[in-house]
This record gives sequence, C-alpha cells and structure tokens, in this order.
Amino acid sequence: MAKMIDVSDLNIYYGDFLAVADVNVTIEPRAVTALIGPSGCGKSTFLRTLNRMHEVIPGARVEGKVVMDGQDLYDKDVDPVSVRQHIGMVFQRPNPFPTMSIYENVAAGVRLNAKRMRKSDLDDLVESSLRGANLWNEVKDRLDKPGLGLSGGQQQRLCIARAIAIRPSVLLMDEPCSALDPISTLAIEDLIGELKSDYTIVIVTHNMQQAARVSDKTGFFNLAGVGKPGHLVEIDDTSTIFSNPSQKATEDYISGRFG
Ligand SMILES: Nc1ncnc2c1ncn2[C@@H]1O[C@H](COP(=O)(O)OP(=O)(O)OP(=O)(O)O)[C@@H](O)[C@H]1O
Repeated sequence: MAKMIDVSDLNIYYGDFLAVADVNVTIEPRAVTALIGPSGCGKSTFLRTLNRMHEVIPGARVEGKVVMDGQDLYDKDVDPVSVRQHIGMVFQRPNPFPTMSIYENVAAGVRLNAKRMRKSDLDDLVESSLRGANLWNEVKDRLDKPGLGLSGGQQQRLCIARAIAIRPSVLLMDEPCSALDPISTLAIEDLIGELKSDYTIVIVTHNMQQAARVSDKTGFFNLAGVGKPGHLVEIDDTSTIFSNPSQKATEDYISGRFG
C-alpha cells in the first residue's frame, strides 16, 4: 500500500514568484519524513505539490517531476483528482464537514469518489477507519452525532479517519498538531507511529521535538534571504540531522541559533 515518491528538479511557483527551488528528494515508503525549517521557506508549498493541491491556487505551477510508482504525477494525462485519492492530506486545523455526522464524515470520501457500496461494507469501512485513527472507542456510541461536537484532538483524528477511509498510499500532514493541546498532540503522534507501517507519511512541523519523536527521516528547508526561493538543504536519518547534520545551516537551526 505505502509508496515511494521520487522528486526531481522541482521548482515551485506562485505566478512569477519562485517560492521553492530545485528540490531533489526520495521519500521512503513505510516511514515518516518530517519537514522542518523557518517560516516562509516553503515546507507547506512543497508538501502541497506532492498531491497536486498546489495548483488549485490560481497561477500556481511547478516544473520538474514527482514520480510515484513509475508515474510522473504531473504528466498531462494524469488526473489530479485521482492523485489526491492516492495521496491524502490532513491540515493544520481539524476540518470535519460541518453539517455531517461522525459516520458521514468518514464515509464522505468514498461517497465523493462515487463508489457504490453496500451499507454493511460501508459500516465496516467506517469502523476500520475510525479504529485505524484510534477514535472508534470514543465515538462508537454516537456515530450519528455531528463531527463538530468532538474535541479538537478528536476532530483531528476524525479527519485522519476520513483520509484513510479512501485507502491512500501516502498521507501528507501539514502541522497536524499545531491547533491541539499536549495530550491530543501525543495521541496524534502515537497514531502517526502506528500508521507508518501501512502508509508513507510526510509531516510538516514547526516543533523540532515532534520531528525528533515521530520521524525516521528529517528534511531541513531554508531560505537564503527575503524574496529568495526556499530550498531543501539536506535530508537524512532524523537521528543524524539532530546529532550530526552535514550542513552548518542545519546545525544552526536545530540548535536554535536562528529561525
Ligand atoms: N497562496 C500563495 N500565493 C502567493 N505566495 C504564497 C502563497 N502561499 C505561500 N506563498 C509564499 O511562498 C513562500 C513559502 O510559503 P510556505 O507557506 O510554503 O512556507 P512554510 O515554510 O510552510 O511557512 P510556515 O512555516 O510559516 O507555514 C512564502 O514566500 C510565501 O509567502
């Protein structure tokens, strides 16, 4: 299920503005890759190029390749909607569909993809997705209640359940804990640790302790100056990045000397 992603010579633009330049990286399957770096260096922008969410912004475009399973996701005959089915995303703020019940939130992705399913199969899928997101026990008696009635941490796990219900290969997470309290953050971090046996996970985080706790690989993005494009300085095993990075800029950042 989990897939490797190969990015080569990727330049990412907003109109004429080159926001991120020349990214070359291989994202390993069944592992958590954390992206860290100072504000504005393009972590979120890069993340959104991996499932073609970047181009929903008018004028936004990329040059280069993002290859999964031998297929360049930017080939002209590739449908971006199907890319997003294979590469799911969880955002900074939990965003359950406001008018839907807990059950309907999890089922929504399958319904949007117009897959017809027997009710009993859908029930099983909702249950397994909620179990996968470590939320089942907390919500199994109130599946018909609004998703918005859950706590922030539960809502974020509901969004993870919604994302995994469509059986993606890759999960992208853009600061998934930044709106959560420490207990909910720990719950999500534990969940990330469990999910990585089935998924390729890429997480943007501002929290370096979190990157150190949850990830196998860490990539450091930086910015040469205001108005300059962000770039990937280095990516390596998380333990190496935090103990013995090869670039001085990385060492300065992780030791808090800037950023
Ligand atoms: N919708 C947009 N239109 C134009 N420029 C944008 C847009 N979104 C981001 N940018 C620019 O792209 C660059 C990278 O921004 P991005 O949000 O990806 O950085 P980041 O590293 O994720 O920052 P942060 O850690 O603060 O979230 C910045 O210069 C930002 O101003």
